[in-house]
Amino acid sequence: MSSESEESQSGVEVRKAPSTLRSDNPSVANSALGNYMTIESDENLLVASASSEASSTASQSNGIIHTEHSEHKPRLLLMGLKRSGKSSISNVVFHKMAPHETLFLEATTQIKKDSMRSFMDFQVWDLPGQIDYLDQSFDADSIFGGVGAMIWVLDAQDNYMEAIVRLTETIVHLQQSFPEIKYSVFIHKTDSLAEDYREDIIRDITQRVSDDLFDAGLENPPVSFYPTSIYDYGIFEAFSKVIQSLIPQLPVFEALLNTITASCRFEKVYLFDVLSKIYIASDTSAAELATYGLCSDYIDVIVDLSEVYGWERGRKDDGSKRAKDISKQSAESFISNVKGYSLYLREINTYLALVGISKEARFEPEKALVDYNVQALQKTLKKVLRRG
Ligand SMILES: Nc1nc2c(ncn2[C@@H]2O[C@H](COP(=O)(O)OP(=O)(O)OP(=O)(O)O)[C@@H](O)[C@H]2O)c(=O)[nH]1
Repeated sequence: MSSESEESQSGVEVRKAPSTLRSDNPSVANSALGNYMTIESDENLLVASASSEASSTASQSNGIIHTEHSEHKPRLLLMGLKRSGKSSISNVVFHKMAPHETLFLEATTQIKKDSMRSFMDFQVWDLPGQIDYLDQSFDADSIFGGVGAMIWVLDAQDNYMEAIVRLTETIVHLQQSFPEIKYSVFIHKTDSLAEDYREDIIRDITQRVSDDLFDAGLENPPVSFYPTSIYDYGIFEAFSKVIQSLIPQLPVFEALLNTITASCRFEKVYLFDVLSKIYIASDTSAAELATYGLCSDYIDVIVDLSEVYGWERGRKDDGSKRAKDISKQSAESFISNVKGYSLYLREINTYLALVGISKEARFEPEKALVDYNVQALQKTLKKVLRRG
């Protein structure tokens, strides 16, 4: 979570037409280049073998080498059978990889740990599909201890029976020792399912998993299901929901966004993590994927423009280039009549932006009122984030 001083230095600024977004914060600068998820260390990976020699050092356990840095961040696991799409999801969502490039990804052989520096620091671990993590010789604590959410990626275009068996075994096993973990099942690769059968397959998988868990004695397991594909916005929507499940202040954010939706006559309001395009909260009205897509594209355009126009270059004393913050005001942008929608964006802090969308054309005088309300909201959100 960014501190107050970071916020005031961020200098991220967007002004309306043409919108620009500026930053003198190096992390934001890198981020805008699609570089804000860091693979913590290639050496700090699990040597994916139960017979690993790695247990010999104090800081290692079954091959996982813990860094101080990694210990304290909420962790999110990506699990599932091999080739189900885990690495593709991680690369598309956090590294801005184009979906078709995932065709060339090699099989993961070690746990890949990605650290996300954003409104909330957390880690995403991509676990190789070929390993049985329930094997007694694994030190489960080192993998599952401290995990906030586990995402099971299930390839819906494959024969999914084995995946369902492995998934339910895993949940039943982990529930005993790690009851705090929340589970999400990504019913993945839905793009390659025939339109006529898509809903049936999604329903079938959901039903089978729920039945199997019930039969195993778990009546209300904390499991959510999301149809996903890296070829549409579904994967961002699903990831947003998973991240939201880790945010304790979510109900407060939702209540605030409900208020702003009503007072500014928005159809929908999102609080976006600017660089991943994950939204950490929205108002509680029903969401449409198309609306999300429009808001997400809007952010992309703003970030791209900022890269081209948003920086006034200065020189440090040592002669190296630095970005110079021109205004300490919050970023804002407003656009009317895009596919029949009006869009409004305001930077909340270094990482977050509020985007509101309404179905009618909005005009300049009305914007003043929206500005006033959103600025009041921004102050409150900053307070909530600071306390978080
Ligand atoms: N059609 C389609 N293909 C996908 C999707 N997501 C991933 N794939 C493809 O699935 C294949 C396997 O993806 P990976 O991300 O390597 O799978 P993985 O689960 O990381 O595999 P392991 O490393 O073996 O555990 C690749 O060819 C991807 O292009 C999707 O949403 N739709």
